[in-house]
Amino acid sequence: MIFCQLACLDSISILQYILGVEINMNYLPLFLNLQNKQIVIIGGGQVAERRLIRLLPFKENITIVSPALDKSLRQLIELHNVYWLQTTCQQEHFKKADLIVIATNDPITNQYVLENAPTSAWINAAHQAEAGNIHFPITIQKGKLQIAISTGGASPILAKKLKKSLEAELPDQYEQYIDFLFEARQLIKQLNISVATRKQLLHEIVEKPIYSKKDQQVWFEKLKKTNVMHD
Ligand SMILES: C[C@@]1(CC(=O)O)c2cc3[nH]c(cc4nc(cc5[nH]c(cc(n2)[C@H]1CCC(=O)O)[C@@](C)(CC(=O)O)[C@@H]5CCC(=O)O)C(CC(=O)O)=C4CCC(=O)O)c(CCC(=O)O)c3CC(=O)O
Ligand SMILES: NC(=O)C1=CN([C@@H]2O[C@H](COP(=O)(O)OP(=O)(O)OC[C@H]3O[C@@H](n4cnc5c(N)ncnc54)[C@H](O)[C@@H]3O)[C@@H](O)[C@H]2O)C=CC1
Repeated sequence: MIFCQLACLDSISILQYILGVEINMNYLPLFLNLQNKQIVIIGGGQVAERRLIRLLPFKENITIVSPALDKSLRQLIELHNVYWLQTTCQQEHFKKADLIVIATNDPITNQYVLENAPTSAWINAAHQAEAGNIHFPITIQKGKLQIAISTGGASPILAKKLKKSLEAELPDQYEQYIDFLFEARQLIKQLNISVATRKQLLHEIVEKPIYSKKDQQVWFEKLKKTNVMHD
């Protein structure tokens, strides 16, 4: 009987039927500043630890709720002074949260949080991605450069593989080079030059990358000496 009903549906509808949740495949990639946002991580295992590592820049606003913590997570929270509520999760723990990470191994708790979370909260549901409204992408970071990869839950293993191959392609000096691009752009923006020259300079430093610190210094000197300021 079930197969008879499923045969008439497309693959997303079949998944919705099986999981019992509405699947919306529209996700917008964004880079968030979570300063002053309340973050609650529920659970104290490996997944909670992975999320905490990503959320550490906002550690002052994080509460971890879990009756127990894995050893490595315990060390991490001690090192960074992250607030830990040693208890099983109740609604009062997340009723004011802006971002909730559900990372327990208890299906009843996971469902309870989903049903009682504030409607305005962003939810990452580690047990069932579609039940939440944000996914954590895998990221590559080289200084100011951040690349986020997501397969939309299709295969975290593929995302990991892509990360490795992309990382291998980035030159070692990239972090330093991107700092150079940043400084060069700030300087170029201040120069009293035509829009066309500004554009040309900005393109030039990308098309002909200057990786060595010494050459970058020479480039800065040249830029200051040439009369472009009075273009
Ligand atoms: C949707 C997403 C949502 C989110 O959680 O934000 C999600 C969801 C789920 N993952 C599951 C399982 C696994 N996840 C990993 C690994 C990683 N998972 C990550 C991200 C994401 N995982 C988000 C989408 C990213 C994307 O699609 O590209 C990485 C990239 C980043 C990170 O987690 O930090 C991290 C890299 C590891 C690293 O860097 O070390 C492994 C492999 C491993 O551990 O090595 C397995 C086992 C193999 C397998 O099952 O495929 C399950 C089933 C859980 C269950 O069976 O109960 C769900 C739930 C579901 O699919 O509904
Ligand atoms: N998104 C992802 O990348 C992945 C997601 N998962 C899913 O994430 C969940 C967690 O995975 P792990 O961290 O490996 O599990 P784990 O078993 O290592 O940790 C579970 C934690 O939840 C805590 N917990 C249990 N009941 C609780 C309650 N009522 N309130 C608060 N905390 C409670 C436990 O104390 C424990 O610290 C699993 O359900 C699994 O399905 C698993 C692997 C990858």
